[in-house]
Amino acid sequence: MMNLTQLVLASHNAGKLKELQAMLGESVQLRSIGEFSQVEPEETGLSFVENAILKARNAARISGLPALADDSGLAVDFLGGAPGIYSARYADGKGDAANNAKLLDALKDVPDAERGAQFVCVLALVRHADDPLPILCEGLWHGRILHAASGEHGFGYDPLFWVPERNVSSAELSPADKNQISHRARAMALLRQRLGLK
Ligand SMILES: O=P(O)(O)OP(=O)(O)OP(=O)(O)OC[C@H]1O[C@@H](n2cnc3c(O)ncnc32)[C@H](O)[C@@H]1O
Ligand SMILES: [Mg+2]
Repeated sequence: MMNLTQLVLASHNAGKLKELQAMLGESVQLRSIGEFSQVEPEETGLSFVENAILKARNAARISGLPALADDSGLAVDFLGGAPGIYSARYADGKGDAANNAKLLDALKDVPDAERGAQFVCVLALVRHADDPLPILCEGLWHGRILHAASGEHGFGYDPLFWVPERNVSSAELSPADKNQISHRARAMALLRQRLGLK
């Protein structure tokens, strides 16, 4: 179908690269778009799908290789689904710690029952920059926002995301455990099926 020994990951996020490479195993080597360019495309889409396709096309154009993009984020029920597609930019680009502090502040005094949230991941794979039929796979992970950060693993909002099925924060899960059950793991399981990878 396509030469998957040379797949470029359209992401500048080292946490995603690590997780996606671990999920893919040795069957496919992911090369970082950082090898080709440090310029990040503007994420102008209104949905995870649009942004994932936009990032994948951009990476394919720059690298000349098939490209995989991951657009993901955290949708908090009490905030009407925010920060959603704006998760990375929630605190105006000041980074993970500032994003987490802003989220805790926005949910100050909100009781547990109203702190539901889901991580969302959309993976988009294009064979080339103008591919008319991108492969799209989605994964959701339901949880709740904690009242304080906990755990050292993972990245982004992981220290604030309580995982009901394990009774820990997602930053307290080992990388291997997170990669079994996360939004990204679910999307990747679908992608592997679509690609016929075992
Ligand atoms: O766009 P690229 O270059 O891939 O990197 P990014 O970090 O900007 O990625 P997104 O635009 O998809 O934004 C995703 C946001 O959601 C957060 N996020 C996504 N998956 C996560 C996970 O598994 N654990 C914690 N936070 C996550 C992440 O920290 C970002 O703030
Ligand atoms: Mg981004």
